Amino acid sequence: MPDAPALLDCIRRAARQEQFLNILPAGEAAARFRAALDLRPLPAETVPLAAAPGRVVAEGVAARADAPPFDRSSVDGFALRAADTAGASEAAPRRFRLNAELLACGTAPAIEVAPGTATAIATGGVIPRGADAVVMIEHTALEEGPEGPEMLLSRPAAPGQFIAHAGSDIARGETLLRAGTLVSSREIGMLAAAGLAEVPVVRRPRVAVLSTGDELVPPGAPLPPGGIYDSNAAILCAAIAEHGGEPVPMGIFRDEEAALEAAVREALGRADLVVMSGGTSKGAGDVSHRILSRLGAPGILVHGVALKPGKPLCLAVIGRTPVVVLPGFPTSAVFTFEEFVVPVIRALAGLPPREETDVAARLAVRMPSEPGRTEYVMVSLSEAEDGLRAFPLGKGSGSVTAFSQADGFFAIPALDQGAEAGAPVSVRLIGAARPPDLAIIGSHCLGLDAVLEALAAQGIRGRSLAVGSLGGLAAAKRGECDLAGAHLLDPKTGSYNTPFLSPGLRLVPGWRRMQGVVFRRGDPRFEGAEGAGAVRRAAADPACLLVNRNAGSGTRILLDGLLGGARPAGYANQPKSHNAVAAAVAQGRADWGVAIATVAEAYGLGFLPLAEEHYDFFLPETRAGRPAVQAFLAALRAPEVQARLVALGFTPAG
Ligand SMILES: Nc1nc2c(c(=O)[nH]1)N[C@H]1C(S)=C(S)[C@@H](COP(=O)(O)OP(=O)(O)OC[C@H]3O[C@@H](n4cnc5c(N)ncnc54)[C@H](O)[C@@H]3O)O[C@H]1N2
Ligand code: MOO
Repeated sequence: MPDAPALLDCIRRAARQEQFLNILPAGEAAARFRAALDLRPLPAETVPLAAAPGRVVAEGVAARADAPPFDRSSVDGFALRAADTAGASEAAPRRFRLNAELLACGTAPAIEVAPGTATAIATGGVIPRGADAVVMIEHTALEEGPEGPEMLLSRPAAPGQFIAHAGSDIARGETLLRAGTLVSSREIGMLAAAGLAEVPVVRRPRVAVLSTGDELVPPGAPLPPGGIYDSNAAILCAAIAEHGGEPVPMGIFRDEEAALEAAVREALGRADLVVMSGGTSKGAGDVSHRILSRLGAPGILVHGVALKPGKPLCLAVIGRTPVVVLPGFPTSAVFTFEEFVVPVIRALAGLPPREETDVAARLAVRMPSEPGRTEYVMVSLSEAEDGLRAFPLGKGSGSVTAFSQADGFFAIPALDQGAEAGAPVSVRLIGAARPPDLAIIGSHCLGLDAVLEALAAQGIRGRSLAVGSLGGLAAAKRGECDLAGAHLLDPKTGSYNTPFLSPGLRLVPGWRRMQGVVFRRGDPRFEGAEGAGAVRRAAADPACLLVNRNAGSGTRILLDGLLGGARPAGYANQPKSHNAVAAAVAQGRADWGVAIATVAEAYGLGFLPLAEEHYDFFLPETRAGRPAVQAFLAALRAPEVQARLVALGFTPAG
């Protein structure tokens, strides 16, 4: 343990200092960065056809051969001279002497088709010299004539009939692909038909990815206390590939200057673009910033953008190589990557700017915003009677799911203090977003996944958006969702959900889940005790630390009832989920709390049952007839779904 002055010094050095003195509006930051870059596509490289899909054609590709390479028959029949067929009919067939060859595919003709003769030819066969038409075998008959086999034709033929001429599909020298074309299987077929085994494509920009942070652990490895899985590198590498780049994962680096500097130098030598994440806003830990400022001109161009998420973004150019330090928070990292880095990767890869789609929606709930930065709010879209509703995901920059699960985002201008409920917003879609077939809003329960999985197997895309039971009820009343999952306990009646029904809403019984006291196994204060008694004793013990729940949650109402006005140690610690309660107890930040049995089990905690909580669904009458809702109701009662719910520790209702 350091002494007090040393500790204070350490805190001061580790603290984030406000170092974004020249914080720039996002547009200006992007313009300054782009102006310092050479954004022309990288030079060409030649790749075999098999490696070409997804690549961008670097220069026009001309056909080396005609397709078809020769005049060829497009039917099975006989090659002949059209002039000889004039007047042929069923009643008066024309007679042809057959030449002594059969032109199968790949056979070079040896005999010229003279007037009054015909040569048998297969589909794809080479048209022989002298012939100018082909007749179908169906319109002919064969006979043995005095001088050999003969063919009788019952229909006249026009010149050129059933002949595909050389070069009619692809003409030698013709430009098949122009520079900038994105190669897909369709282009590959053309190139192969024209005799090309390889194609010149734009070299993929190599993008080095470095994660910095003492806490980071690669996915797959065990997580030590305080550890965080490095999700940024994974999402960034995948996004780089999606936008035509070649990710070069460099790994995780501790906030240690010498090692990180060596890694950045190596990255500069190997890559066309270097992307780092983390540690951009720390004081002492702000190693990346210090390293970049001494690696060469022009150096750091932007450090700090009036953007949320993304304030600490740092944009630099070393020599000719762009180097970007993204904020460590996953949503901030990927959002700034999409806005500032993706355009650069696409330009170097020769790809056109990404197509953007904006849709009009109304904001479902008020969204406060701190003025000073343009705030981008990740939203989930749901279809209401009169158009789309945008529900803020409300998870913040530190969340990894906010960006990954959002349908899109809208902006709150820097000078505004927020956006009102019902305000029209323009939502920029992320990926191939489309509203789900079934929108469930409210309190999320693990059991819901069992029902949604059964629907997914039927091709129905359901989505659950966690906004809490009351948020779900409000959305259901406004007709903005198909179902609202809730476990609302009415303290007066002691019953769940039914007292909250209002006209236009129906209650669909879901399942019950046992709530109880959670504690670390082996804790003698709880082991073997009865629930309500254990609560009374724990509440009276100042050394026994509680982790409470947020006001308004059913669990909180239950606990307050049991405490009867007592305020045990830890009462002010009020996280919003069963999982947070279980984690706090499992990791020793608290000694007890109230959570559901399934969660207690998942965290390996001891459990003393208290009461059953009802998890049901509010269904707006206006939505009841929708096929996806009907499918949900059926799935809820399906034996296999009920069995799955039981296996998860829930008791299906009804
Ligand atoms: N007192 C202040 N605190 C913070 C400020 C501020 O201005 N004053 N800015 C906040 C903002 S805004 C952001 S954004 C974050 C960004 O911080 P850093 O870029 O310095 O990132 P870290 O501190 O290294 O990490 C933040 C957070 O993200 C996690 N992280 C980091 N790298 C990864 C990764 N590769 N994969 C997954 N998660 C990662 C890290 O563990 C931290 O939890 O700072 C605010 N604070
Ligand atoms: O800029 Mo930070 O990304 O707001 O959270």
